[in-house]
Amino acid sequence: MATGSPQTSTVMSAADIDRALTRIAHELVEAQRGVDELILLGIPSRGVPLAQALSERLSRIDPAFDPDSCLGSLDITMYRDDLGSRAARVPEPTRVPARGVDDAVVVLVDDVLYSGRTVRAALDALSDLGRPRAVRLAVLVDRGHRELPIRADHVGKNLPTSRSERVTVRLSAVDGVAEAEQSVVIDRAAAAEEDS
Ligand SMILES: O=P(O)(O)OC[C@H]1O[C@H](OP(=O)(O)OP(=O)(O)O)[C@H](O)[C@@H]1O
Ligand SMILES: O=c1cc[nH]c(=O)[nH]1
Repeated sequence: MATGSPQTSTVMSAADIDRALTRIAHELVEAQRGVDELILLGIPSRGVPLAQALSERLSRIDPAFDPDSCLGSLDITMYRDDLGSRAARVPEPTRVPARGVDDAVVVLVDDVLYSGRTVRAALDALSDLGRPRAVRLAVLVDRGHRELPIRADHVGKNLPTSRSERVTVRLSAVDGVAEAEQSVVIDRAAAAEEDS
């Protein structure tokens, strides 16, 4: 259900996000036929709490999944291809589980997939850490408009958008909203304002 002002609509509620994450956790277990060698790496900023939320669901589905040894984060700041044209940003921590990424099935987790350039940077950052057996991509929202040959394996919501729109994910851990107020919002005038 979409609600909000004429320019801004809520396209996922907290309950929608919750259901999508639960489905993705089940998809991961099914794709893997279990959780062996599975590692989740969240891409800051919002990929980190999303990876945490997925890890909690995975450990409930299969207690062999231990978030303490299978959950981490992967900062991509220094691997971006637009470092010179974006506002400077302080890198966030990269936390790799003690076992490392070699031979693991690494699931990169992010909130929005758009051009694909963040994921391209994440693949470069990951290759500096080791050689996973496989890499998968889980995102809460795929809004289209890829500029690189990258696709997600697990998607919470496919959201057709125009380039002039902006998709914003609001999570309690990053945005300070209550858990019940977590949401995905589309702003139809965002890019027009940024361009003016
Ligand atoms: O596919 P792309 O075109 O790379 O866009 C997707 C990325 O854009 C946002 O990150 P942003 O760089 O805005 O920083 P944030 O994680 O702090 O929101 C979002 O969190 C994704 O990581
Ligand atoms: O709409 C967009 C595009 C890139 N990244 C986002 O978080 N939202």
